[in-house]
Amino acid sequence: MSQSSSSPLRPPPELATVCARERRAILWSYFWRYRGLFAAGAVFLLLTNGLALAIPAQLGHAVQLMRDAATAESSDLLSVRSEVVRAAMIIIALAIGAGIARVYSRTTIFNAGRHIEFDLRNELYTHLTRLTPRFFGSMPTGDITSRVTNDVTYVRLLFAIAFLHIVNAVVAYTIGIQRMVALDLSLTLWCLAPLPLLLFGMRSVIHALFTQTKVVQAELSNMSSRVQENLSGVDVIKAYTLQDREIAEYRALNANFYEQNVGLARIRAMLNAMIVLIANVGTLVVLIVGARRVIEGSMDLGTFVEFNGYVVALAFPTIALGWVFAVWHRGLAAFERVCEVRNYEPRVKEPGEDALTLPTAEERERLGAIELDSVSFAYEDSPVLKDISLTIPAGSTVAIVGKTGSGKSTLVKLLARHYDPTEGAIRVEGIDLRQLPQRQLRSELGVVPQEPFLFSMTIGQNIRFGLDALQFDESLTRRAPTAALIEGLLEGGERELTQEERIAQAVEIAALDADLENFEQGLDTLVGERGVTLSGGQKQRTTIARALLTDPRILILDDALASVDTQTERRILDQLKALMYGRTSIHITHRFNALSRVDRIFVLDEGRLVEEGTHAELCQRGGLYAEMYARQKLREQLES
Ligand SMILES: Nc1ncnc2c1ncn2[C@@H]1O[C@H](COP(=O)(O)OP(=O)(O)OP(=O)(O)O)[C@@H](O)[C@H]1O
Repeated sequence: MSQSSSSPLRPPPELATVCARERRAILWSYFWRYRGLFAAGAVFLLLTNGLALAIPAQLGHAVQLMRDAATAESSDLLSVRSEVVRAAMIIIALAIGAGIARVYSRTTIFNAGRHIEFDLRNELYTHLTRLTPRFFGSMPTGDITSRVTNDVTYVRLLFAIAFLHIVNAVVAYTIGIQRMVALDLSLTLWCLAPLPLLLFGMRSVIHALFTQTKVVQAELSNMSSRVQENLSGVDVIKAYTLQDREIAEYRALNANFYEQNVGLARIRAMLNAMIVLIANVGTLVVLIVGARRVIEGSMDLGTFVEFNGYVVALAFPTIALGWVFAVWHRGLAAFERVCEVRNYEPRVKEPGEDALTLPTAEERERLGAIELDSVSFAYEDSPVLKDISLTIPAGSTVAIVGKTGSGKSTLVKLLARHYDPTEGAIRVEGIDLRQLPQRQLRSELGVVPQEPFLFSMTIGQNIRFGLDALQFDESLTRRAPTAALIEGLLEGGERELTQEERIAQAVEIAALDADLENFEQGLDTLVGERGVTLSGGQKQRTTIARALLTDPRILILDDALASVDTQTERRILDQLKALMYGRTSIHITHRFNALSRVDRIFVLDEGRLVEEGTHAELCQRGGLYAEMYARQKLREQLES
């Protein structure tokens, strides 16, 4: 838990390779998807500015009328008054029209942004579900969460705010400058003269803004990761009374985040000041140059007011551009981070045209034949499994044993195709796993992992999980079984079981029935986050029941009975033997007591298959297995 402000988990190398051109193409593809909404928004913006920028002309006209009336020796005051009132009415009508068009322009464009956010979030989440442990092992969960939540929101703002204000500025400037030029070309040039200088000066500030925005977003991810990790491991922190250190480290992270944010605020303030300067420099020029011309008599007061009206009207779009710069750069930095996840290609690929299908139970009497053909595997550089060849006949029960770290769980991960072998091939029913659609393979596998994972739902919902998948996913070829798993286990013989009976049956086989009787709510008992309210053994047995419910053709128990007492273990294994008749079971275990019941035992040592045979054969051979078995027996004798 103690870590520097940057996480020790480094993204895998392929994460950082989404080039700017590719990112622009992806951005464009989202924009293009909602081009209709953006186009409608642009039309409304045109209408807004067309109406709003017609106001200065009316104002100028009214002022000139009043000025003429005031200076003329005799004038028809009534007609001047009605002309001015008419101009005022037109101004009100224009302002109302511009207001309505402005509301529609915003709702249309923001709607497009929301659509993009919705799509991006869904696509990202779907993509995340395709990724393998290699990805999740290399990126902190808090960082992933931050990308899917905060960063996607920033991308929405990039589309909505940037499009709105950039298009608005372009339209406003086009109409405004055209009218200003028509009124007075030289005054327009005076107003625009300082702009190139200021824009040039802004370049370095904009670059600093982009860099600093990325730093702040990375720091935010760091903090999210730390909070997420520390809350998950709060018991460990308390057990070692390290709360104060963790609080101090979090404060340091927070202080750094604060500093970086202050830095960002400084850059933004500088940029905003420059933008406001640009926006107001025009007014200043009009006041100095224009006022002199009015006094000299070379410009009407009405023209002066109208010209000034355009300059003032252009101030807001200019100031808004300052905001756009911030949103734009924050959005681009966020999109870069989103793309790193979105474009991460899982190493385990779906088969293409050459995809095959597993034979059905009707086609084969016994199911679950597995063959490892010279399989080697490395997570990074150092090999974990080395040239393993073994055959597990369909319908057999085997065990994989070996010292800790010898590669047993890794073998399971390869069987479930979380990773592909670096060399060699794994075949199920004679089919290379790389040719099987992952969904099909996984729907046929029941894996009970070493560390049981329960969702914060009821026990019943946790158990039903596998069944839900079979019923929910139409693309899975195998349907949820309805026949009894063990003959005669429940009353009703050959009849089809209801879902409740199937769950009750799985609960009984997993020896969870007695525990449920003690829970007031039975299957409806909530288990808290990750199942905190259950004991280790209860959690393990819940995950066993979950795996059994899908009637898998291959059941893998990865040290899944480690927290269960030997008596219960024996009961579960006996029932499993009956249940898995005709199908394959693989037990990974550190306990040798129950191994006399399995058909074959494979012994791993430092990633190599060093022995295989039955319990009796291996004991007789006097190798590693016999040595481990003898040591365990001795330990048990000493403890009893
Ligand atoms: N995700 C991973 N990334 C890198 N190395 C890993 C990863 N998972 C496991 N390893 C390494 O692979 C080796 C084999 O681990 P594995 O979990 O397969 O052993 P095991 O035999 O199941 O051990 P145990 O009996 O203690 O569960 C270990 O050295 C471990 O550190």
